[in-house]
Amino acid sequence: MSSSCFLSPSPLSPSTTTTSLVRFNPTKCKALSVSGDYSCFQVKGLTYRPPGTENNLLNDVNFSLHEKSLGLIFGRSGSGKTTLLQLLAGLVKPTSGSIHIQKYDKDGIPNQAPELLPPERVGIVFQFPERYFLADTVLEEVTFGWPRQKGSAQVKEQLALRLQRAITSVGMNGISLDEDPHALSGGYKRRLALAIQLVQVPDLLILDEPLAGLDWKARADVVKLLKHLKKELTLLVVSHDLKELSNLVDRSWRMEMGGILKEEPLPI
Ligand SMILES: Nc1ncnc2c1ncn2[C@@H]1O[C@H](COP(=O)(O)OP(=O)(O)OP(=O)(O)O)[C@@H](O)[C@H]1O
Repeated sequence: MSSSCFLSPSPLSPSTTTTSLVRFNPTKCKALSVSGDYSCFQVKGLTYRPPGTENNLLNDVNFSLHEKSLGLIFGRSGSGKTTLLQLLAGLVKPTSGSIHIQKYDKDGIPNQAPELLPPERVGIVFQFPERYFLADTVLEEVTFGWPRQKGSAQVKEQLALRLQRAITSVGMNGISLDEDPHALSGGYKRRLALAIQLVQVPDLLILDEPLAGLDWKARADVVKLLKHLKKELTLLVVSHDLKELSNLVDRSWRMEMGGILKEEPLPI
C-alpha cells in the first residue's frame, strides 16, 4: 500500500491541486504499508440535526479510515460519539453528508469513482451488547433472523460456513452452540456479540465502548481479539479506555461538544 494515499486527487474535486489536498483535505487517507491496491472509508460533511430540533448534534464531520485499520473516537460524554456511530451504521439518516468507500491503486490514485457504503455492509456492536441477547442458545442468538424454511440448501450451506468462520474468529470453538448465552462469562458474551456481526461479513465493524463493564481479564481478552480482527476487518471504536486500546490504534479523533470531530493523538 502506498504512503502517498493522502496525496491523491480528491474524486469529488478533480481540479484541486495535490498540495492543497495535503493541507485541506480532512478525509485524507493515510496509507499503512506498501503492498498494493487498497480502499478507504470516507466520511464527508456529515451533519445531523434531529427532526424538529434547533441544534446540530453532529457538525460537518469529516474523516477517513484505511481498510484493515482501527480508528478510535474519544471525547466527553454527550459530545455526539454514539450519534455518529448510529449514522455510520445507517440506523439514523444524516441531515447532510455521505459515507463512501474509495478504492486506490498502489500509488495512492483513486482507481474508480467512490461507492456509497450500504448500511448492510456495516456491523455495529452496541455498548453492553449482552443486554440485547434474546435467545436460549448461542446458535439461536447468532442465527437470529436467518431464513428458516425458505432458502436453498446452497444458501443454508453458505450461512453455516459463515457461522463457523465467525465462531472461530472470535475464539468460541470451545463453547457449545447449545450453551445459554446468558450463562457465558462477560468476555465470552462480548465475543458472541462480535460473532453475531461477523456472520454478516461486514466491511466496517463499529464498536461502542467494547471494554465497558468487563473485568481486567475479559478486557485483556477483548483487546487481543480486536488485534486479531483488525487483520481482516476495518474497525471503528468509540471508547474511554484509551490506554488499553492504544497499541491497536492507527488513527484517533476527539469529538468535541457540539459534534465537532478533530483528528488528535490519544491523550495518554
Ligand atoms: N434524537 C435526539 N434528539 C435530541 N437530542 C439527542 C437525540 N439523540 C441524542 N441526543 C443528545 O445528543 C447529545 C449527544 O449524544 P451521544 O449519545 O451521541 O453522546 P456520546 O458522546 O456518545 O455520549 P456518551 O459518551 O455518554 O455515550 C446528547 O446531549 C444527547 O442527549
